[in-house]
Amino acid sequence: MGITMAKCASISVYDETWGDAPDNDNMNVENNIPVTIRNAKLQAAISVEIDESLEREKNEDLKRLKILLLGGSDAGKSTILKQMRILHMNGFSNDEMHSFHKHLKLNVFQNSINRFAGGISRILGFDDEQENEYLLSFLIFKSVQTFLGLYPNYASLPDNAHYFLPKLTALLSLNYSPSAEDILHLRIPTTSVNEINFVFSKRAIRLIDVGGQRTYRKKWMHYFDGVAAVLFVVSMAAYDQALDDVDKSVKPVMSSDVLSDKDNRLRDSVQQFGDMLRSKYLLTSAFILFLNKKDLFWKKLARHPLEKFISGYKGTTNEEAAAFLKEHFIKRRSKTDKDRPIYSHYTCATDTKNVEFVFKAACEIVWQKNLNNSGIQ
Ligand SMILES: Nc1nc2c(ncn2[C@@H]2O[C@H](COP(=O)(O)OP(=O)(O)OP(=O)(O)O)[C@@H](O)[C@H]2O)c(=O)[nH]1
Ligand SMILES: [Mg+2]
Repeated sequence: MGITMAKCASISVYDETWGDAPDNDNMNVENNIPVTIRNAKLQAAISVEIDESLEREKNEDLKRLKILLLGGSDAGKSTILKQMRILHMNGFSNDEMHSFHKHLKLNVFQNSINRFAGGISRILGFDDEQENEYLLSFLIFKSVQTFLGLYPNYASLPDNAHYFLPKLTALLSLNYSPSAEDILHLRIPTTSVNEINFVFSKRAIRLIDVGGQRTYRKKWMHYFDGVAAVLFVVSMAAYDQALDDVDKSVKPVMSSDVLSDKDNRLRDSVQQFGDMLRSKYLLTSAFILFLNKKDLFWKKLARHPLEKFISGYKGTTNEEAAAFLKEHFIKRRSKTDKDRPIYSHYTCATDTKNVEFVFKAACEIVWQKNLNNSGIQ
C-alpha cells in the first residue's frame, strides 16, 4: 500500500513539473541555471527522497512482525501471551490483577473442587445429595492431598489442579493476592481475540492470540493476512484427554494411525496443524511448533503409557515419547510441501525462563526468513 502510494506520488510530481514549464524553458534562465537543469536536479532530489522513503518502509516492514498463536483449546496460547506481558510489557495493571483474582476463585471452585468432588464421589459411590453434603464439608480440604496422591492423573481434573489444589487453604484466605505464577496457571478460555504490541530486540511485534475451541476456529482466518509466523501450540499432555467441546457434526479426517479415540485432543491438534499448513493464506508464513506442557507430559508418561493411546509407539524414554509425538505433527506436511521447514520446541508455557528462550529462538527464525525473502543476507 505504502509503496504504491509512493510510486504514484513520484509520477504526479514529475508530470506537474513538466506541465508547468514554459515551452521555451531551455531559454529561461534564473540565477544563471537553465530551467531544464533545475528540473533535472529537482527530479533527482525527489527520486532520492522516494528511494529513501521506500527503504525506510522496507525496514519498517521488516521490523513489524505479525505473529499468530494458533492451536487447540487449553494448549497454552494465552499463557504464552501472558508471559510476553510479564517479560516485555511490565506485567499487568491493577484492574487486570483484580479481574485475575476473581477468575482465580472461580477456577479453584468451579474447575477444581467441583470436578474433584465429582471424582471422589464417583470413586466412593456417592449419590448427588451425599456429594453436595460432601462438598460443603471441611473434609474436602484434607482430602485434596490424599486424592492427588492416589489419583495424580485423574482424567477430568484440569491441568492447573495440580498447581492450585495443594495451595487451596492459602488461596481461600481473604487477603490472598495472586502471584505472577498463579496468573500463569489460571485457566480463562479465550472467547474472542487477545492482541498485544510490544518491542523485542528493537523490533515491533504484534502478537495475536485466538480462541482454540472449535466454535472459535472459524474466526482464525480473519487474522491470516501478512502473518510472518504461526506459533502453533500443542499440549503434549493431551494425549490421554478427550475434547471438552466435541462437535459431533465435525468428522475426523485424519489417517487412522494416531490415537484410538476420535475425540482425543492430541489427534484434534494434529488435524488442525495439517489444515493450517495447507492454508493458502499461510503458505509464506514461518511455522513454529511449540510442543507444550512438557512438564505434565513427563509426569503422566509413567502412569499412562503412550502406546495405550497412540499405536505404533515402541520407545521407552521420555525423549523418545516426545520425539514420537513431534513426528506426528511434522508428517502432516503434504507431498508438495515436504521440504517446508517446520521448527519445533518442547516448551513449558508456565516457565518464564523457558518461554523467554524459545520465543527468542522463534523470532530469530522469523527475522532470518524475512531477510532471506527480502533478498538481504
Ligand atoms: N503445567 C503446565 N500448565 C500449562 C502449561 N501451559 C499452559 N498451562 C496451563 O494450561 C491451561 C490452559 O492454558 P491457556 O493458555 O489458557 O490455553 P489456550 O491455548 O489459550 O486455550 P483457549 O483459550 O481455550 O484456546 C492454563 O491453566 C495454563 O496455566 C505448561 O506448559 N505446563
Ligand atoms: Mg486462550
